[in-house]
Amino acid sequence: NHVTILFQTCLVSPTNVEYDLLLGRLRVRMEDNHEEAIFIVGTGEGDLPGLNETDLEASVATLKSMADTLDAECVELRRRQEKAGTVAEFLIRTRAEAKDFNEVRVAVVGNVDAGKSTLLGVLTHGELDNGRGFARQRLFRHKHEMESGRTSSVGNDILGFDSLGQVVNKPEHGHLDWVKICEQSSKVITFIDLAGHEKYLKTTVFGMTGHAPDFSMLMVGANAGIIGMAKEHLGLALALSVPVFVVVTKIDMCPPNVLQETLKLLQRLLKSQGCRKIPVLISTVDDVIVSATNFTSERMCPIFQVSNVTGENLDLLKMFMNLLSTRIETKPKEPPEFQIDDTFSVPGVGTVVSGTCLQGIIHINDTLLLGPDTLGQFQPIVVKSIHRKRMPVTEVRGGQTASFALKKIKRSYIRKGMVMVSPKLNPKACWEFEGEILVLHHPTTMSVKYQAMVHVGSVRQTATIIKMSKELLRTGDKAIVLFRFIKNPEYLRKDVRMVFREGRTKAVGTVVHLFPHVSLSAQNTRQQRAAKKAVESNHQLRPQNEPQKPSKKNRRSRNRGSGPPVAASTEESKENMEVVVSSNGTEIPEAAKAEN
Ligand SMILES: Nc1nc2c(ncn2[C@@H]2O[C@H](COP(=O)(O)OP(=O)(O)OP(=O)(O)O)[C@@H](O)[C@H]2O)c(=O)[nH]1
Repeated sequence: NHVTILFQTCLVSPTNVEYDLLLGRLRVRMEDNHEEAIFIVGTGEGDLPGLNETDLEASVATLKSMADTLDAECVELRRRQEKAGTVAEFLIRTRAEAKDFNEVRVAVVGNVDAGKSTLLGVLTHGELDNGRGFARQRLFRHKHEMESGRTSSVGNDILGFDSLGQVVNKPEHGHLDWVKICEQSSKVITFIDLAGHEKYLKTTVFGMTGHAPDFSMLMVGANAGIIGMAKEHLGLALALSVPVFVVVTKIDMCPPNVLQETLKLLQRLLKSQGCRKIPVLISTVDDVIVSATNFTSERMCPIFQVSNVTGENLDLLKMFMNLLSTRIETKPKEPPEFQIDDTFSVPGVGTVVSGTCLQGIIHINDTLLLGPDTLGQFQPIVVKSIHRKRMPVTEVRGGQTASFALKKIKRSYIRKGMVMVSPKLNPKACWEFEGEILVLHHPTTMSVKYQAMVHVGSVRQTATIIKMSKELLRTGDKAIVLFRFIKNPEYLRKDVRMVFREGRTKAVGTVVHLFPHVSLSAQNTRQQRAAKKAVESNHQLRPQNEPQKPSKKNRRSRNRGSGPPVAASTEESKENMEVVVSSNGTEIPEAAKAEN
């Protein structure tokens, strides 16, 4: 669906009316596809594919003129000979000055020492590695990482492409100016570097759910092959339906027979029952174009073989990235939804939240509803300013990440997993939801009352199994499970992928049903304000992500049916009653099981 196919000869000498029609179609195509389109000249409805030299030149001239009218660049990707002449493929992409850049998020996973940090260093800084850790030095952010040589934070690195598809990154004294990159880019790849060490699996899971990656780049050392955490990471990407491409590194130092063996095992794994992928070895520009334009199909798995030291095949990898598009549709007319994955206090600015816009468009000065808080409520909030990759902008669209400065709100009030949504959505938080899950691993059996960490989008909270469609669940079992969060209600969306895990226990699935918690949001009674204040001070006392044991007061109020501790009017108490019924009368477990 990346490709526009029209009449074969429609571009040769269109009349004014035809030209306007074609232009209109191209404009819509570009708008629907994040400001770019791939246009094939010389095929389509007609006779045999291919145009003679004169017709091709005329068609290309028309296409270039249309692109120019749309403030876009028209770059030839490839041409080939067909039965009746030449067929050529073009990338049409809006110029950087004309529109804000588009973003594609790539989660980088793989085992320790596969060369993740090195590849990111080489790609973003444009300088090859020496095989002894030269390139990765640029990426280490924390001192302890420098010391141990291990990546532990969910780091972000960016690679910008201009409208001609050229890399924009130009380090000055080893330093990259993000604002400059974003200003000059039509497309920015954000690498979410998810650590390879087992200790950090929790970070990896959050990165794969909370940072909404479009694609996953699995790094494999040619010598070592698929070892350690690589399988786990591949499984996670499959479970969350994130399309995967593989980059085999260190081909410069690997004997050919070992490389062949690694590729053989890799392809066997990808084709196996558990993965059911179609591996495609990428060795030409044609392979890149075909795989990049069909990559949104989860089945395909392109495999690159590169060297960070000699630079072999890095051009193919860069071209591939240049052609990727975000999987999130902008849905510009839908009411905006934004999921928060981090909070900051910035001196002189105030509270700042970062995250991903899942749909719609958010502008500066928009009023959104922020929540849910511990009582399941949302409060209006004004967006003071918007930054994308450290650059001030006036709007953010579905599929893009951004951070917002917020007015009149304390950082302690906000936690990861909260959302900011349009009041039109009338958001409701849920204590309970149903998930259709598959148990990937459990040492024994799972039953009702079992607790583990639920990851859905940027929500990360321990939940208890309340009900299951089977009595016991073992490795390999599928079931519909009713979950209940133990700390506070969350804002969830249906049909979103989820992970349920604790230690080595892991289940994956989809949110299939929500039980919205009905609160007295319209009211602002004295008790409610007091309760809110109590919650706020509770937040302030504890670090952001630690499980909190509800205060006695809260525990009492929750057990009374998830509502805030207020005497409700008749109408509202009826609604509250419904909540109690839908919760099966279950009580909230008293203590949160600690995160591992
Ligand atoms: N010869 C050669 N060496 C490489 C290549 N890529 C990486 N290396 C070296 O391999 C070592 C490990 O690379 P890293 O980038 O630290 O590996 P990593 O996967 O990022 O490891 P963590 O960040 O710790 O998870 C470093 O010494 C690199 O210099 C390559 O293509 N060829």
